[in-house]
Amino acid sequence: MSGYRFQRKLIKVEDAQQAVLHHVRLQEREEVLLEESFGRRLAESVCASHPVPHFRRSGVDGYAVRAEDSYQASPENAVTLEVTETIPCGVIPVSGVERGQAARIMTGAVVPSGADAVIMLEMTEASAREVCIRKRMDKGENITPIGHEVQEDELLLQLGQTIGPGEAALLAAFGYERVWVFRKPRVAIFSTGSELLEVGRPLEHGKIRNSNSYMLACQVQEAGGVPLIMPILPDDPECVEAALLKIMEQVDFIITTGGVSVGDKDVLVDLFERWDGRLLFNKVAMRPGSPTSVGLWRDRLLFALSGNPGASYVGFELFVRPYMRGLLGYSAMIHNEITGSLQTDYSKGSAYPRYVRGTVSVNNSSVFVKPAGKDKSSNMVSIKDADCLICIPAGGRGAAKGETVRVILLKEPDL
Ligand SMILES: Nc1nc2c(c(=O)[nH]1)N[C@H]1C(S)=C(S)[C@@H](COP(=O)(O)OP(=O)(O)OC[C@H]3O[C@@H](n4cnc5c(N)ncnc54)[C@H](O)[C@@H]3O)O[C@H]1N2
Ligand code: MOO
Ligand SMILES: [Mg+2]
Repeated sequence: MSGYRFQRKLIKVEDAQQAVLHHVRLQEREEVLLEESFGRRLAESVCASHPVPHFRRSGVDGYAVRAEDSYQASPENAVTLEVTETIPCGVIPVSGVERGQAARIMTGAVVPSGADAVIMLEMTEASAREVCIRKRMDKGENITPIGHEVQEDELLLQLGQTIGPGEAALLAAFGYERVWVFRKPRVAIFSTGSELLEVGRPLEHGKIRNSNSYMLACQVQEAGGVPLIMPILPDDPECVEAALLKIMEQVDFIITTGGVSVGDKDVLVDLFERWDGRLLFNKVAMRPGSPTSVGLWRDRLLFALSGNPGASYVGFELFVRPYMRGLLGYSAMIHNEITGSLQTDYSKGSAYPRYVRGTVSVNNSSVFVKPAGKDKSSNMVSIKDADCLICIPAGGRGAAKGETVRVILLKEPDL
């Protein structure tokens, strides 16, 4: 056995992240139908080509009037106005409103020239061609002025923004039948390990089903990519090398899990010894996942995550998700971080900072965090319950209840 497995240069999580992000390049763009763009990342910024509203809009069903005509109106003193026309939505008024006149108007319709207030229907008494009003109106009342919500040329959507309901509404309102979005990164996911069974296989003694590939595929999809779940790879470096090389041209990057530690069968380590790629790092000061390794091979990144499910999950969040955000045009690639108060003692010390799967709650404007469940690197049940990673600093004592800790939000809105 070569001594390589033990020659590792430890680097900090932040430095490892920067080493990965150094290789971010924007995905190319593609144009898709608006209805197919939901959840995609915008590859163009969108400015308002017209103000909203682009005409003076009535906010209520009622009568468009000249406010000055109502100045004498009161509950005791009705003012009678001549009704000139009825203006439904989408129709251009035939005439303006002169002194002593009113036009019946619907919510969302164009306010005719001359009118500067709309009185609600319920506050009027109408007869054949006349309307009585008993309320003094202010200028502008119930009229939305041009550009009230959006000014022409205003920046509405930024490059990299995820298209959700609000973005879709804006794009539709501004006539974007088709939208430029970033092509989804295609990501090949390989689990390595001769102990792994395909999901449909019956359990065998000493073997386990491959869960990491499905967990990671879900993470890739959540992050806006297309996961390709590849067949399980045996602990054979030649097989691993051949399989990765075969798919490499067809994907944007590759994720593997397992085989990065110092065991006899840790095949990714063997691959790193024999390949013609460049290793960015192979030891990170973190728990779980200290043997997480990332390399650059034929212009593609290879994220070699640790096989333990907890380490694999955290490795994706700390390194792969920020990289994917970069590919898809986000400017803030690293997760949002807040601080919170630890609700329980976390007495497990560690030589490296720990990223504990946790849950966040807010009480009286204060943020509280606690571990989501069993937190060993090999545990997978707590992954589903985690909405944050609690950062426990390195040291022999862990952290005490009430201590303020850094918190990485996992379920944040896409920014
Ligand atoms: N002597 C040492 N042993 C270990 C060290 C060390 O420094 N010295 N590091 C430990 C740490 S920390 C971790 S993390 C693991 C890393 O292991 P590997 O990345 O090499 O992963 P494997 O050995 O292949 O598997 C570990 C564990 O995870 C299970 N596994 C693997 N793939 C999957 C999958 N697709 N789905 C579900 N579970 C999976 C596998 O069966 C093992 O139980 O090494 C420690 N050892
Ligand atoms: O780095 Mo490992 O995931 O702590 O067991
Ligand atoms: Mg191993």
